[in-house]
Amino acid sequence: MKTIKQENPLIHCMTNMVVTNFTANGLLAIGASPVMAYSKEETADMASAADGLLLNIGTPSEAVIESMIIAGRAANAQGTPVILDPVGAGATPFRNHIIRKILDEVNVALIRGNAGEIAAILGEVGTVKGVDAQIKTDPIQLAIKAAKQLNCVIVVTGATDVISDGMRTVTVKNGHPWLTRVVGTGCLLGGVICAYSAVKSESLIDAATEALVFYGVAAERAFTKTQTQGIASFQIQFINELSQLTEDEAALFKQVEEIELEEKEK
Ligand SMILES: Nc1ncnc2c1ncn2[C@@H]1O[C@H](COP(=O)(O)OP(=O)(O)O)[C@@H](O)[C@H]1O
Ligand SMILES: Cc1ncsc1CCOP(=O)(O)O
Ligand SMILES: [Mg+2]
Repeated sequence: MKTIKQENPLIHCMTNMVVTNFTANGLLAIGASPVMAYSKEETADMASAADGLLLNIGTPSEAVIESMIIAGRAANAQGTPVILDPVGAGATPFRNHIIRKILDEVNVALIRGNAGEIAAILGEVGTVKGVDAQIKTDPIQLAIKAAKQLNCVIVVTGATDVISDGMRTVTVKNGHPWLTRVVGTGCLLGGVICAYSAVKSESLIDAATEALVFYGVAAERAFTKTQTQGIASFQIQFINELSQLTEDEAALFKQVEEIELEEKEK
């Protein structure tokens, strides 16, 4: 967080039309510099200038996906981390096709999704309704399996968040259920993880873990201050907390665990 505030990383967000403003404000709040750019005429240039690239397929079209692949390749050429949020994976065949295409053509460093979306990428059916998870599976086993199969860092979010690269696995229990009652909190989280990855690219697991702790503690504080008012106030207060919470304060409340697996499970 301190480094984000010092370095002010430029985060090229190719995200969905539901969450664009919320994502830009959330990234500004933590000290990053968001930019949204979608036209294929400019996405390679913007991604080349950026410190992180977020590909979020929430409201997809053929044209935007083509632009995302152009941006992704440009980011890869610079060694810039590419984060994929596979919103609604499994909800329609088109989304499954898009995700496959992105993963085939772009070197994605980290995928962040809810359990249903990550399970859908692995080929499970009936795990997603619209953009919401419909399964109660063990997120630890899911994250490990996905990381091994997809060969990148996986973040499965939910009541317990799991981060895995297939070898090392960490859980984060910070957060609040009200995050699920405000649209775009998963999508903004993808952007926040992208900002952390931009300044800590040597360990994406550590970058994502720190991002999830900070995000979760900000939500806990926002709930404490707005629980008598309701979720609209929570949404606003959450942005306030993202801008005011310090790394040291967040660390006091962190609920992080390294998962030790039996040798045979590795
Ligand atoms: N039951 C819960 N309790 C606490 N935090 C949660 C809960 N469910 C989700 N979160 C948090 O909400 C954020 C968005 O995650 P999630 O709802 O899984 O994403 P999406 O909006 O893409 O479905 C994450 O920070 C996650 O930790
Ligand atoms: C409702 C909706 N429909 C298409 S994208 C989108 C936003 C999903 O955002 P999140 O998964 O972060 O709640
Ligand atoms: Mg989502």
